[in-house]
Amino acid sequence: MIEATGLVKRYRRTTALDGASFTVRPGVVTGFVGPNGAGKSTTMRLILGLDRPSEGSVTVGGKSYRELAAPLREVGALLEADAVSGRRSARDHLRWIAKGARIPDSRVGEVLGMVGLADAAGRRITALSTGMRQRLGIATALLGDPPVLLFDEPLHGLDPEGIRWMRTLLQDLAGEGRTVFVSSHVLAELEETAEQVLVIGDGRIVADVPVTRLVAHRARRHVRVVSPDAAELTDALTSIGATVDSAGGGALTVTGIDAARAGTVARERGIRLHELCSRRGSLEDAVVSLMESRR
Ligand SMILES: Nc1ncnc2c1ncn2[C@@H]1O[C@H](COP(=O)(O)OP(=O)(O)OP(=O)(O)O)[C@@H](O)[C@H]1O
Repeated sequence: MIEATGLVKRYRRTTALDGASFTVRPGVVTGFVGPNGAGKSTTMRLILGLDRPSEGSVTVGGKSYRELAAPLREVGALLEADAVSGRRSARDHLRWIAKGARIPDSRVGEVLGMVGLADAAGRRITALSTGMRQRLGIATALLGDPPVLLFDEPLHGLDPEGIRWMRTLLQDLAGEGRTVFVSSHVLAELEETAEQVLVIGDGRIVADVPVTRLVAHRARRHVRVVSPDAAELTDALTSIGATVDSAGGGALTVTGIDAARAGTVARERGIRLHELCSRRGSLEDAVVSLMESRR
């Protein structure tokens, strides 16, 4: 469990966090989303004791990071700026960290296996690809088998197979009862992975809800229609009260009517359709709408 109360972080000219209070619960993947500069990385750094809040406090398992007796066994983290480098091999890098944290050497092989790096364990870190380094960062986070895990942009550098692997890993870790807190700008992926979402804007928490609820409340169902007569169709649909936006290439996004009504109107006017389908809104639609409503 992560608990933040009234977190404020001021830099000289910027207020990065402006009274953020939230709880991240165990057993589910919680996504952490918000525009660039909203305060996600700052929040992560405060949780990890890498920076001190100007006001307020944040605890992991009831204690501030600095009070944790064995930090790597309490909380594991992959930060965006974690880019490990060096001449050591992946295995030696992990051994070195394990030794410092009094974690048994046998755990190194385990975590290398968990992240799919067993075969690359002897390679120098500098010779690893971006995605492999990302996996090494995750292995480091898992080293102490901690109940709380923070991942800042964990999809960075991963290929499609890696992204799918990451989704399963995060869900498995949450399924084991851990607290899994993940920031990401890849909202389509987060929608598949996270159960809960914490939305931050201008240093304040603007939503803390189940992903499905945010999407249901904020992202409207719409109709997608593709027609070679898009202009004519737009006029026809607008005249019956629909809202029509161009999605490019003859595709239209229509709200205010359902797909059946759009199809009927097209037939009545003799307008050709190449595609007609009903779509639910996405997490991305929901977050964009939430942010726009605050302007
Ligand atoms: N060390 C620092 N000194 C001064 N300002 C900072 C510092 N770190 C962050 N900021 C500012 O605090 C605000 C929040 O930044 P933060 O990196 O937490 O946002 P973020 O949500 O992680 O953004 P992104 O999605 O771009 O990674 C920004 O305005 C940023 O410029």
